[in-house]
Amino acid sequence: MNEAERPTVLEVQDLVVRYGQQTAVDGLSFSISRGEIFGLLGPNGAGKTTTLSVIEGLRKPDSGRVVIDGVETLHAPLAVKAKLGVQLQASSFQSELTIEQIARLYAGLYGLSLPQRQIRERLADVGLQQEITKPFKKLSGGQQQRFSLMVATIHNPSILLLDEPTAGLDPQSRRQLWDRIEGSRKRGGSILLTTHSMEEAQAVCDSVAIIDHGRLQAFGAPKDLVAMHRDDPRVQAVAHGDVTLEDVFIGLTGSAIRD
Ligand SMILES: Nc1ncnc2c1ncn2[C@@H]1O[C@H](COP(=O)(O)OP(=O)(O)OP(=O)(O)O)[C@@H](O)[C@H]1O
Repeated sequence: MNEAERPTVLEVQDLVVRYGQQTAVDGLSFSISRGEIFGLLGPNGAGKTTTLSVIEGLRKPDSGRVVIDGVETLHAPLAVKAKLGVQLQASSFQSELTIEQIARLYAGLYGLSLPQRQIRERLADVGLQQEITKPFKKLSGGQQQRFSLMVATIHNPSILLLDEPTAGLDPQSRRQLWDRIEGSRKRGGSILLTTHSMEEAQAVCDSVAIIDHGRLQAFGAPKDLVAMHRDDPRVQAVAHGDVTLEDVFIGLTGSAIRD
């Protein structure tokens, strides 16, 4: 199947979200195809987390809509939740339980009764076969991160949402995580992630949206964005040598530090 024929998994249409007087997301639209790794990029305060919280159904937008696998989130919130994989923070897990118990608990929450053999296979997939009798709190940071990724995908979601998945990981754990993400894409999974590393986005994302002040600044494959904006004087002013996605990002969103 070539890229043009891939079905759309997630569509964000004219999304507007306000906090009181402040407009955090201001008419944002983008779409993600099946099997695509998509990066939602933007400086601090650009509106990424707010957009994710609407996609997850945690916040109602002031206007606009989100459609996942053809289903509008506001119309069928439960059906949509089953299509989404969301990586939980370590603090969300019951840290006294063994990881096998936690995995079974989450499978149950999605209405799956996975036999012990399958749960063990899933844990082995993320290299945790030696740890199945350990309580969550005894895992290392990298192991906890792998476990939470496994739990997020236990119900084979249509799209996996990852908010800064590599923040705080050492280079080895980060590489491993990308290998797993690539593996998931090869099996047809779609991923929406946020990252502040433009190098990472350029290396792993099929397409990215650069947003600022809640508005779309650029959308497309990293190499196409570089080609499209390399002669922009704002990009030229910040580039050193070959233009990178980071140069495009800083050129389009400005050099001022955000809080
Ligand atoms: N609960 C809230 N109440 C009021 N304002 C908020 C709230 N959450 C976010 N904001 C504001 O909305 C804007 C967008 O914030 P958001 O957290 O979505 O940005 P972000 O791109 O995820 O930033 P970061 O990279 O720092 O996580 C910011 O100006 C922020 O201060």
